[in-house]
Amino acid sequence: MHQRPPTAPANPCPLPMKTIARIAAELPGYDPQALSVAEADAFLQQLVEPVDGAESATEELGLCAALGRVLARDVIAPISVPPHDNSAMDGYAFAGAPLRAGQPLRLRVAGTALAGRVWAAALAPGECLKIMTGALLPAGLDTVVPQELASALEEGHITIAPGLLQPGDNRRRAGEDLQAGRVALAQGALLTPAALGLLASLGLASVSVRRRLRVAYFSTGDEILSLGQPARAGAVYDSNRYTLFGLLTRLGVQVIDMGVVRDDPAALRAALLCAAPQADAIITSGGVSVGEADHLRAMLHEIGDMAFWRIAMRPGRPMAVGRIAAPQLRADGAGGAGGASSARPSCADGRRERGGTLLFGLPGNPVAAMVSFLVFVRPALLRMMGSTQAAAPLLRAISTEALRKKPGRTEYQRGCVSTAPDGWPQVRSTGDQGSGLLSSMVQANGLIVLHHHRGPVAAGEPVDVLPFDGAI
Ligand SMILES: Nc1nc2c(c(=O)[nH]1)N[C@H]1C(S)=C(S)[C@@H](COP(=O)(O)OP(=O)(O)OC[C@H]3O[C@@H](n4cnc5c(N)ncnc54)[C@H](O)[C@@H]3O)O[C@H]1N2
Ligand code: MOO
Repeated sequence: MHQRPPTAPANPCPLPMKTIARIAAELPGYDPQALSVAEADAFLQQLVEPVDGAESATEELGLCAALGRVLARDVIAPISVPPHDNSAMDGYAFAGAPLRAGQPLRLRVAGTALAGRVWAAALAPGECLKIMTGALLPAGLDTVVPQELASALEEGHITIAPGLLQPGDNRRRAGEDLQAGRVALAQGALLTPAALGLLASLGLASVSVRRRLRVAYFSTGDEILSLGQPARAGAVYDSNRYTLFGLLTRLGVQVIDMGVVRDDPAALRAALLCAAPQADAIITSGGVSVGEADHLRAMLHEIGDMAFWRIAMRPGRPMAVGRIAAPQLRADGAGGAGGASSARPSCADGRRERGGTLLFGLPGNPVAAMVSFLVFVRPALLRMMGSTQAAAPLLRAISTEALRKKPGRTEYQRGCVSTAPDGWPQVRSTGDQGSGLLSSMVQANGLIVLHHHRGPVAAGEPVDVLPFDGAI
């Protein structure tokens, strides 16, 4: 077993998390109706914690199945990689000290060391060994001359001109990549293709990962049609469930598609109370602005601990966050609003101690829903997954055109990044930025991030871009 248990064992009964009111009270100047992106982010840092404790059962998976998962424990290297000094080149291995004399070096070729074989015989002074890339360097040989730098003018001998090499050149040292007994990969690492390769290089066939996060999602609105339903006047097909499916699947979470819920308080309540016990997080879309049919707010206040935000951003201004406390998750088993319970906490389901299942109520406009997901929900879910991966850095690109922008809100404009003739990144807007235009999201390969205090952008000025990379 080469995985170290967590240094500080996970608390099986985590402390109750902070309520919305408590987080709000601790954030200076918090105003849910006028929140900057940075303030919303700070709030979510307080609200969202890694899914931990008894329910965060880890599982042992074969390497391929572990792609995209989060490592549950530090992996201690059982062997060094590479396991032995070896040659970085096809060439001739020799003891490099005579190179220091600065004279041509004439060496007799004593034999051939092939990769995967061990050359056991000792070499005499003035001898070298023909060697293949990756072949073990016998003791005493510390330098390799690539075969194209060695002159083979006489049968069975090579000559190396002075000044071409230093002693130690083209030697790969044992353990230069990973050292036996040291942490090779820390818990919280996202298992990328490179991480799978690294684990495989240690000879590890399986790895302990955190269980997949479960995320339930549904769309709301009487005008929303599911695929297969006939088109009708005033109605639109549900696209948000499909973008969410894609975004969540790319993130490696287990998705629970709960369909479309009509604008009816009882139906919304039933859907939320059905989703809460089976999911770590619920994502809804629609019904978070001020429309007459926006029952989600009232409903959420009734069964959860919720905040309704107007964020100084575009798109994605309205958003709801909080926790739903389903009856099954309450310590007293009674319905009603969530909150502190005097009953003794149980470890059976950490969600009770965490105060319920997280809820993200995204705006209904299709682009707004995607942007809110990328800016707030994706980082929150990564945090819940226990990922320690830092947020992807923004890319700096030159705007090929002037962009309108009002200071006092963050704008995320859909953009196409390309390589300018001078080789540096440039970006152009996809044009009309209406928050219902999914076609522009398809054309884009990133979001141009126009920060809170920034004013209009002139053509030729640098802007930040959030590349879609593998997220979209
Ligand atoms: N008087 C105001 N009106 C609006 C405001 C405001 O501040 N004051 N905010 C606007 C902004 S910004 C947004 S964003 C939207 C968000 O509204 P809702 O979250 O309540 O979303 P809905 O009204 O339900 O839908 C908005 C729009 O999106 C379409 N939609 C909804 N769900 C889907 C789906 N699953 N698939 C495809 N399209 C969907 C829906 O038909 C509407 O056209 O509010 C503005 N209004
Ligand atoms: O802010 Mo809304 O998000 O314009 O679509």
